[in-house]
Amino acid sequence: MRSNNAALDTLETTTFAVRGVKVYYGDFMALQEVNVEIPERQIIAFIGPSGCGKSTLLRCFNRMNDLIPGARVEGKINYQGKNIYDPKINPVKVRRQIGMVFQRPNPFPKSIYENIAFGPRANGYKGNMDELVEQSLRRAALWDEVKDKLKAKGTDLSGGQQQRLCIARAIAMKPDVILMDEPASALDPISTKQVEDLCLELKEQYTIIIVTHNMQQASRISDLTAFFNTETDSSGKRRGRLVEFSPTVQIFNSPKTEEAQEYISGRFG
Ligand SMILES: Nc1ncnc2c1ncn2[C@@H]1O[C@H](COP(=O)(O)OP(=O)(O)OP(=O)(O)O)[C@@H](O)[C@H]1O
Repeated sequence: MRSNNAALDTLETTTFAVRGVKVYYGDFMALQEVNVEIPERQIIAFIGPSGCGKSTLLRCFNRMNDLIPGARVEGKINYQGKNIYDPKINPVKVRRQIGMVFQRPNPFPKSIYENIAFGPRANGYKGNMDELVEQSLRRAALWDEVKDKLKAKGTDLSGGQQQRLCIARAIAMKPDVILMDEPASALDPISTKQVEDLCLELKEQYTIIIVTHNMQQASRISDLTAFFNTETDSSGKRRGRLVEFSPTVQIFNSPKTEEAQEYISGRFG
């Protein structure tokens, strides 16, 4: 995939090298073989019609599929020079380094402070916790709104604030990568813009992979876009496929594939 894209070939640093990854749920192959390189400190959007495997591939990057009964991942994903699917790798450690933010904000039913402090403390963090909490909330552009009520429950915040709290919680674990599965789909336009602005700021430091159904969002914030589609297998089941991975400007203006062209112009999906 990478070799047929000159723009990607010029990028020097890779966060993930995906090699021959296929994902099954039971005996159903949900995602056909994927080979792709995800560059460092960029925003990568995953787009495509429902059921094409966007979330399935996203979950491969921090081994979240391991938690789904019957899910099986074949192939390798190299991250920091190691295959995260090597049997010697502890998936819990992988999840600590590679944060995830979900579609519905899911703060813990604890104080705002504890939402941030809980993970690092459980992880043996020895630094100044107050500073870490403040720093993480500042990075997530939430500090000014919550600094006077850190003891209030995270679940009492607005939806948009809860989502930024979840991003702050992920940041507090000092990840390199943040995976986001439709992080703004449950939010109003103002909160959506705040999350988008936040992503743009965070990419200075993190690699961000975001699944989105919102094409404008993908074109507004991402550097590279992966377009997925479904195709019907011999038994009539629809399985997902990565069709095109290109710079976002290219995929939205002159995609290489007709499928991407049709999807982006709204002719299907
Ligand atoms: N836990 C699961 N068990 C069985 N099949 C699953 C599971 N999760 C996803 N699938 C199947 O895998 C395929 C890909 O699903 P996935 O959720 O990754 O697609 P998606 O592109 O993220 O879809 P959407 O945009 O609707 O969220 C679909 O056929 C789906 O039904």
